[in-house]
Amino acid sequence: MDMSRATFEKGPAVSQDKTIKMASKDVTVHYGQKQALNGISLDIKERQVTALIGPSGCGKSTYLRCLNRMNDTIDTAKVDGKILLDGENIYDPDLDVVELRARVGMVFQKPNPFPKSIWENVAYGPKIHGLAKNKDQLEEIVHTSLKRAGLYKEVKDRLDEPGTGLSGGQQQRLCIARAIAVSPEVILMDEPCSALDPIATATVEELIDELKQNFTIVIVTHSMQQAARVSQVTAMFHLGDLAEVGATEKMFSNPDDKRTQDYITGRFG
Ligand SMILES: Nc1ncnc2c1ncn2[C@@H]1O[C@H](COP(=O)(O)OP(=O)(O)OP(=O)(O)O)[C@@H](O)[C@H]1O
Repeated sequence: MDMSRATFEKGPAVSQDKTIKMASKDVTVHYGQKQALNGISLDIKERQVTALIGPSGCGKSTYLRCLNRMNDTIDTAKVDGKILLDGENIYDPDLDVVELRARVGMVFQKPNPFPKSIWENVAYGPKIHGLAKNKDQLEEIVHTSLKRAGLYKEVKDRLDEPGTGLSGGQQQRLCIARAIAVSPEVILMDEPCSALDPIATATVEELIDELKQNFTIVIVTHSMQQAARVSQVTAMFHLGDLAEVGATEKMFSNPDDKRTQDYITGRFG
């Protein structure tokens, strides 16, 4: 295991010419007989936030789950096409899925800390992935991850208390700290603020904005205001198709596709 990943030594914060971190080519998903995605080709650029928007049931979460093979956990799901991470096919049968999910982490809609202490929640991933050589290094990863998730100050005196005892917004930042602790390259977020109040949402949105300096982020959101606030690129899904993808500013001011126009003006969704 590369220890530099454990100590967050990353390259330059934001590059001008963004390289493609993940590429999807003609990705199709079926649940049994039902087709949920119809050949999605989409490039995810590094170190920026890509928002996935579109009406309910259009396939946003299904697509997100393809990016770290979470659809493998759904018996009826069948994924075809190619998804590349740094040019490598993540559906290669030889690929270690546990390692993939450390590189492409996930934060869910409902904060889901383990029923363990705050410290254990963050230390668990680095421990199972062998990212720390000793106790001090593990301690360092836990503290750094909590700091980067903007939670450290609030919890530093009660790291041994249960993670489930925190407020909803704190729990979600704990889940983000837990995701960060294994030094992922990509973080997938499935409506991460939908269970949070407006103040906790604003805190998490600020955090997402900071995290993009070091991580590639893909976020599913129902809130167009949120997509506009946090993302640089927006992809609009509609009935299993990728209707349009482009710079967020353009997508919300002057979209090319009628489906995007109708969605952002509230005509459906
Ligand atoms: N586990 C599953 N089994 C069967 N069908 C599923 C499953 N998950 C999703 N689907 C179907 O696939 C389609 C896409 O669903 P998906 O949840 O990806 O859409 P979404 O855009 O994320 O929706 P929402 O915004 O409501 O969360 C829908 O028709 C949905 O009913």
